[in-house]
Amino acid sequence: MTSIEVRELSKVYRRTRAVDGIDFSVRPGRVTGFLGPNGAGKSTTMRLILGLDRPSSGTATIGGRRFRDIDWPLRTVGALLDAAAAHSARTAHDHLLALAVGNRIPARRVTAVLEEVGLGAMARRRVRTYSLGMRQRLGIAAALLGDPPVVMLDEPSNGLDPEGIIWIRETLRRLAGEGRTVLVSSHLMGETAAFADQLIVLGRGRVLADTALQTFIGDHVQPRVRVRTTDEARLREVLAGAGIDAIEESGHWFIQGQRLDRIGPLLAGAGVPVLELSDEQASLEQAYLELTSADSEYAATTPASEKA
Ligand SMILES: Nc1ncnc2c1ncn2[C@@H]1O[C@H](COP(=O)(O)OP(=O)(O)OP(=O)(O)O)[C@@H](O)[C@H]1O
Repeated sequence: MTSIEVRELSKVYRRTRAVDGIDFSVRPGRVTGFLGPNGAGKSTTMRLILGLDRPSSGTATIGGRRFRDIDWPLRTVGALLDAAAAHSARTAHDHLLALAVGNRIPARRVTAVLEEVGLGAMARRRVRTYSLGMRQRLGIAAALLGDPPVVMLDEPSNGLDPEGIIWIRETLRRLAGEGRTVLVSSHLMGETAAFADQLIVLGRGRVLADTALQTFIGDHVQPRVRVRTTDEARLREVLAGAGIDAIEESGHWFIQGQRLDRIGPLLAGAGVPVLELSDEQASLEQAYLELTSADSEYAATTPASEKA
């Protein structure tokens, strides 16, 4: 099993501490979402893992080895960093074939991955004529060319139409289902919630959270129960008797900080007529905003590089 291990990793550019002593592991068989505001250090971390930049200190390894020590890197880790940058005069087929030959990957993989990402019919067109969505698919084809156990994608849903976004979501789920280690950065909270099992959240070059998606949401957003009743006076009376506050919004009553397993039996026991009763599902976006606003380091306006 091939994990990504990041240990005490730092990267200091001349004026900026982009990555500030971070530790995390990315495990196989799940999709790990990599979140953080602009400038948090996500791309820098990915570049350090991929050996595109040297750490100032600490290590990043894939399957226990630094990227530069891996013999045939494309067969170990496939990455998509900036799909929009591909403006090749080559056809998609020739572009991938050159990568395959350089990494001793059989040429038949080129046709296989182009089919896999839905570019089979466009394989002989020049890459510079591709739309952003097609380039994104080509970038993913390149990442999968060596059938790698580890896949890292930086903002793969960026600029895609709804069909493309769904395709990315399904592809990520499939890759994790095949037992691969999948690390995906994104700004799109709704999207990340749709594909991620695990989350690593960076803020100002540090790890703010490293936890399962559902745990992350539960840790940062209070639960809330929603009730609709034909007898609001009775509802208020029963809740007040139990010391519970509720607020009304367009015909529904919302009970902050409570769950169904307490409110349901309470209302049933008191004979309150209930038309609707549900736990409200908190969103990843709410949880993320709670975390980042609670983090004074992040909320501060002084860049990390200028701290005393
Ligand atoms: N080559 C570089 N030289 C100098 N500073 C850099 C360099 N690359 C990144 N930085 C700085 O490091 C910090 C982290 O940037 P990084 O691109 O890793 O963040 P990010 O989380 O990927 O942001 P985004 O979501 O905007 O892509 C930023 O302050 C950025 O300006």
